[in-house]
Amino acid sequence: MFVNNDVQTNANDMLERHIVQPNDPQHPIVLATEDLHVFYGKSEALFEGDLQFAQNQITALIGPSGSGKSTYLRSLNRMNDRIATVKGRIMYRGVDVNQPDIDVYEMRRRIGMVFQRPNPFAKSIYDNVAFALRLRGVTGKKKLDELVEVSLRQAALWDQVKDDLGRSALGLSGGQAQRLCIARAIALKPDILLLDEPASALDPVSTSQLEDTLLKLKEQYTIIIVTHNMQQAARISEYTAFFNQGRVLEYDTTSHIFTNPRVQITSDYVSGNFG
Ligand SMILES: Nc1ncnc2c1ncn2[C@@H]1O[C@H](COP(=O)(O)OP(=O)(O)OP(=O)(O)O)[C@@H](O)[C@H]1O
Repeated sequence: MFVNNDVQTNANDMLERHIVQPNDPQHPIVLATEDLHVFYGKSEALFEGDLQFAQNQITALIGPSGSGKSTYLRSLNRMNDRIATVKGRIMYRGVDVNQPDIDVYEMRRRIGMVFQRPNPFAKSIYDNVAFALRLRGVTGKKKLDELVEVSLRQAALWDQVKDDLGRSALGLSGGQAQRLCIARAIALKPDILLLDEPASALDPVSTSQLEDTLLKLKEQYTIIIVTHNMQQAARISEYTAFFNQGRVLEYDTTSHIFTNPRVQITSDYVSGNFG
């Protein structure tokens, strides 16, 4: 169910925008940005990008290179803190996490991130997942074993690695390493998973496995994914936001964005005629 609550035309430059925020009681909003502006030095890389994210759904962020997708995504759990100035509110379950007194470490446990390139630690598969758990005080071997197994199972990697958890994670294939990074993120039991082009370094088979994994994970997590792959966005997401030049020009259900986009630039982009 959706409410068309914000169809507008920007008076400054007449760029058409069409923003339809999710409004489904079965999937309440868990995260939303309000009046978000991101600056690198004096350069404003993101404005007019306010989105709401529905629980246990996948939202895809698409748009041409340099349009602000990663800037937006990284702001959501304050990964931009050191390199950018982020103004505005980032409301996570009613709390503005873009406040100075927020425990960023704890916030990132709840809003976890998986990066574009798989970045396993130079440790065993087991220790990659157990590392952050130990840091958070989980020490008992039985408990650690259990959490490592559950995380690897959820990331659809358990069956491939269970017989040799002690081997180096650096020997995994790209797709396996990316699923290990997902296992590492979900070991901390986050609420929201942010993924920045997680399949860009993967072959088609690994990409397809990763997509299957994400579709299962959304039963437990809210997922926000940056992707350049239009088919991927269409296959796995319920909502899609189209970014262009630092602003979201269109946000709607994925089916609307791909079958009936309202904004011409979105239409051109998803049909491959632009960007
Ligand atoms: N660390 C940085 N310092 C300065 N400018 C940056 C930095 N990171 C990004 N930018 C600029 O901010 C704008 C948005 O970049 P961003 O990486 O968010 O776009 P994107 O849509 O994710 O692009 P891509 O699809 O290529 O990853 C671009 O103009 C980019 O050059």
